[in-house]
Amino acid sequence: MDSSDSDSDASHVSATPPRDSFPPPPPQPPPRRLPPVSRKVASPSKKPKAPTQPPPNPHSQEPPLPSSSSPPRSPLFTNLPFRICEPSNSTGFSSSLSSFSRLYRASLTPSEEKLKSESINFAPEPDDTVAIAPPKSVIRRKPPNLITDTINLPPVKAPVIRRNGGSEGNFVKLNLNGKRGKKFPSKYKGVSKSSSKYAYRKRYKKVEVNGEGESLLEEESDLQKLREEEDNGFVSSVEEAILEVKNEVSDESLTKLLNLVYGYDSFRDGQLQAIKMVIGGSSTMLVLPTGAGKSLCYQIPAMILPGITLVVSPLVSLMIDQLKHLPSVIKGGLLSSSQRPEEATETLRKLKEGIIKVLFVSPERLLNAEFLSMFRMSLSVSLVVVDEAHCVSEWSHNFRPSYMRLKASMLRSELKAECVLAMTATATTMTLQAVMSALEIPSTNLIQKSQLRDNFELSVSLSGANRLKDLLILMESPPYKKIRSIIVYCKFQFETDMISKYLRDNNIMAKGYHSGLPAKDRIRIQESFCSNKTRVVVATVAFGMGLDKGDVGAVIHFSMPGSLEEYVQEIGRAGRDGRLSYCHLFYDDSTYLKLRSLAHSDGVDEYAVGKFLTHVFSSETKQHEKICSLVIDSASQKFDMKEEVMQTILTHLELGEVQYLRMLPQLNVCCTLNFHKSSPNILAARSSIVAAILKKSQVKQGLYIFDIPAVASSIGFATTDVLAEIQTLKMKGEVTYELKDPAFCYTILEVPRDICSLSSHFTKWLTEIETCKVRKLDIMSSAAVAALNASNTPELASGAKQTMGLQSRISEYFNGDENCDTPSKTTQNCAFLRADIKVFLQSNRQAKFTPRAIARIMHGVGSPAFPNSIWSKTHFWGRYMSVDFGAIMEAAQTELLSFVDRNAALAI
Ligand SMILES: Nc1ncnc2c1ncn2[C@@H]1O[C@H](COP(=O)(O)OP(=O)(O)OP(=O)(O)O)[C@@H](O)[C@H]1O
Repeated sequence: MDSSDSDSDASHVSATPPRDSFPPPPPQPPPRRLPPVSRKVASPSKKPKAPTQPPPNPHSQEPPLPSSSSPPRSPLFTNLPFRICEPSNSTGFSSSLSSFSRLYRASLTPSEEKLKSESINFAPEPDDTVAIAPPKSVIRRKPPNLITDTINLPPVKAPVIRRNGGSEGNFVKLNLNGKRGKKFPSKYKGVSKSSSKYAYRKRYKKVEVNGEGESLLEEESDLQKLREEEDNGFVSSVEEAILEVKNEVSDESLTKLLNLVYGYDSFRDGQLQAIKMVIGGSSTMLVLPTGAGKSLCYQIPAMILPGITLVVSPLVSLMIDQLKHLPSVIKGGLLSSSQRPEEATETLRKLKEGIIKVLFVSPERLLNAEFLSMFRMSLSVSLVVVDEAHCVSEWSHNFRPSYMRLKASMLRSELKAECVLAMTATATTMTLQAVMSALEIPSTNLIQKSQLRDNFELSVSLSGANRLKDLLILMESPPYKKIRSIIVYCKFQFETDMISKYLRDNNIMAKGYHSGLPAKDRIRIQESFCSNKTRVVVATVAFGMGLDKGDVGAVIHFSMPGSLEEYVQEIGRAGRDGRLSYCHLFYDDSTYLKLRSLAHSDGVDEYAVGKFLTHVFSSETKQHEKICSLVIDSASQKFDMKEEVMQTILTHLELGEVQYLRMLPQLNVCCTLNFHKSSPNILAARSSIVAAILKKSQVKQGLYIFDIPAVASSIGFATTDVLAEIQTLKMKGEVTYELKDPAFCYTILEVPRDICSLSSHFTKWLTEIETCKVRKLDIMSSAAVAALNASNTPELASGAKQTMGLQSRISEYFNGDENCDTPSKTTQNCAFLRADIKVFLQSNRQAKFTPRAIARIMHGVGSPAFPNSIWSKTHFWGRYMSVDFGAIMEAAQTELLSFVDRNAALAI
């Protein structure tokens, strides 16, 4: 097992999507049996009823095991504290919502039936389930902020700035040309009045673009519709409604605007209050359930407020989605660090011309010096919206180091933004406090509604080796059998392919989705799901954020989520049309243990943090204003620290109480240059940058190899200047070049006086984050187990009991104390542990282990210095997943010390 195998929503401590598109298969099962874990909850009788003839399972659940025959490669040598220096002659390893429409438990009326079949295209309800009245008829709108099919989603790899134009970018074409490109206010002039609803419907007609189910608006016809719409006076009506709100911010004026622009008759719980506060300039924390309509709470203020509304979003795909869903009267744009320079330039131009009213921006971009200077000089920001605001807090399930940059003081000083709207669906009290404190939102300005909608039927069943079969049985039983749109969530990328194939083999139209798929495929799958061509999407957490498909009738968790936050987010994709939806979770101990082990993959030791900090502030890099770089791969191996952990520490060094350094954009620092036309010396005479390159290069076989930050620092230039120069030379045919070694770049502002206490501070902080992650998993597990146990009691129907049980656990968790003691299913010791560690050390004498490295191997978790590609071959790999990680570290420490002592004694 490797953490990279578990998919990511591009967040948590890792801001980076997993590297491996197709991760290695799961680890080889240990030959020795794990001590049995007690299953208080085991109740096979509670599993969904099996059909009379269960379909065959032609596929093994586990992919092929890694070969154990090949001799293990020598592990990486690092400067870790416990060095086993005796030369080895071993062969390696020892052996091988309350405002939502209430649910009406009644049959549909004939007119509702008609509406159902003609207008909204609901999924057919099974006869044997409760028929629910659909919510008020709302015409499904299509996005006016056109994003063409040339969109490239961000590359899967962590963004590294590539200036040579060769990289994949997010090319988002905005529908802001010609007539639509006029400034926001002037657009409404001189248009006659008429029925807005008519225009509204026409505006959103869909056009089939190609035969592959990609249904996008066509520029031409869209323009035509806009003209029609203007003829019909839609725009002038909106303009009037906006003026009315500006004159008097009342419930009536706002509802009128809502009705005109969105076609809704009333606001949902919390919306009106939030909109009024924001229009009044009060920073607000808004906690509404998934699908409750948070976006509207910044869109309406954006129409009213004079300046730009900046929306900070954690994922480019989320930004694209939100941009697509903006009403046509709000002109939107997008800036992200993975865009191509010309795309960013175009957006910036539109911003300067006042065309863009709502700008979606990544946190990295928001604090880019160029971006900030533009705002300082010519643009005014009325509102900063922090979407998925829980990412600001390290105590959330989705901490993003880059969100640490979002501090109220910074937003005020750099953007002159006085009003902040922070929005989330999933925040515990502790997370909320951290977010509100960072963004300086007064505690009186918290709008918090229930974290869970009330249209879910929640259930849990115990599963095990036959989970695939259990899934099939569930999907073939009512009500799932007749539900048209279903999402199945699993934890690992390889599972999405395996499960979707299994379902297809059993005649269920299913597709796999994970962040390792090419962007085009991901778009196609999402489109196919949204247009009901695909019934089931089997996905990792990468699918769903921002997905607003109203009629998803069920969400099934094939693997348990890592936290209640994740669970609430994922089930939140279901029932967004307000109808009853079904959410089932398959619980099994082995997934719980696997996830618990993975929760330790970001942990660090004080020793390693100290070494890392010493390196960051090492004597060669101490010089002020010098551009320093840290090549990610090699540093990661050297300190046995994941990239995301290093980034978290560096970001903290920049944004903590003392600003020790300034982070610069990441880039590939090693350049190999090949001169083709003029001689290098002639070019050097013309350009100081080329002269510096020649001075700082190593010449090998006619190629000039140099470090970009070193060249830039030597002449006081920015790294971007050096890149621009070599790019110009390339365009003139003078040179070709290759860049490699992605690196963190920074300049040192102050060297810490006491690295030891700083390391101890960071280690404590990171350990708390690690513990918090483990606790969140334990809480999720105990909520699922409690629901299972509840279903064993006879009084209420088990479905209702489970729903109520989970609902109350969720509410307690989000509103109470998440630090309470939660039982863990791990044990503190195991009879063979110490003996096995001893054998493991003896058979791997050449390696330098730390107690943490040993505990990771025993838990089957790879790390940069001990990758699973090598270490999964030992039969100790993952053998002690059921033993507490900390307990293994302690045992490993004792064994390492006695091993070192023994060897020292032998050497005398
Ligand atoms: N007042 C309203 N009446 C009816 N529908 C509404 C109302 N407000 C919003 N909606 C609709 O609810 C759906 C969900 O809205 P939105 O995407 O903003 O939810 P969200 O709170 O951001 O959810 P998530 O956190 O899951 O992204 C959208 O289709 C939106 O148009």
